[in-house]
Amino acid sequence: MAVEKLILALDVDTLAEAQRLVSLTADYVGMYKVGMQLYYSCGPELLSWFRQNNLRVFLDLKLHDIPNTVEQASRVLASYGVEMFNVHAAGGPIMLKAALAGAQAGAVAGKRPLLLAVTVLTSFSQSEWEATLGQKEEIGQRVQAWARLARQCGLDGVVASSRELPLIQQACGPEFVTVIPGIRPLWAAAGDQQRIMTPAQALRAGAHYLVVGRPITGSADPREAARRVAEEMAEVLAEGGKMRC
Ligand SMILES: O=c1ccn([C@@H]2O[C@H](COP(=O)(O)O)[C@@H](O)[C@H]2O)c(=O)[nH]1
Repeated sequence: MAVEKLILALDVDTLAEAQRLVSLTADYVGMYKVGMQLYYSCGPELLSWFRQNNLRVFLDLKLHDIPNTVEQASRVLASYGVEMFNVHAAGGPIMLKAALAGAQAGAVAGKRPLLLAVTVLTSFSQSEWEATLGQKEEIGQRVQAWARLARQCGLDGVVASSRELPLIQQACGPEFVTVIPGIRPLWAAAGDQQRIMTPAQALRAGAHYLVVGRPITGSADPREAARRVAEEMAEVLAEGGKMRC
């Protein structure tokens, strides 16, 4: 049974490989994430395949540029009929509001995609954040400030690590959408991800959506890996009596 909150990151080079992963995992996955690797390899035409097959798409291109450029790009991305896309919170309030205006202008049949702000990438640890970028504040404080800013600018939610969920909820309330990468089941390697949690931990912390990539796509048996992640999530969701499939 597909778990609506599970987003599979299709970080592959070809539409054929993406299609193979979709066919293996569709019984368990609620949405598919198209990121830079697949989008830059295949171009926007690939999105029509997802549309034709009624597959929900999170378009993860993390726009970050001057406001006018982001507004026009957001209009184009929204016109593809994806369920959600994102911009970097670091672009600041004028850019965030421009992205929202673009998303509204590109809305299909009056429905615009959810617009998310990327906060601090989950590949940063606190020590790397300080040492390599010269940052002085706690990552959690920065994520909370960017989440608050995103909400004030009218965005729908943020991309952040599960560790910041309490701070985001405190600042923005429980309805503000949280899309959480850096998810690692106990049986999967962390790789370059630093701020991680298991699927069960992240759901218990209140995440709306979990993004999982390599633990499934890099597995020798992606279908079984997706099944295991979905099962772990379904158990937690059933505990809360809020499983939506
Ligand atoms: O802070 C962020 C923002 C985006 N991502 C994206 O999520 C997936 C995670 O894939 P894994 O293979 O499960 O690590 C990937 O596409 C990233 O671009 C993120 O990891 N962290």
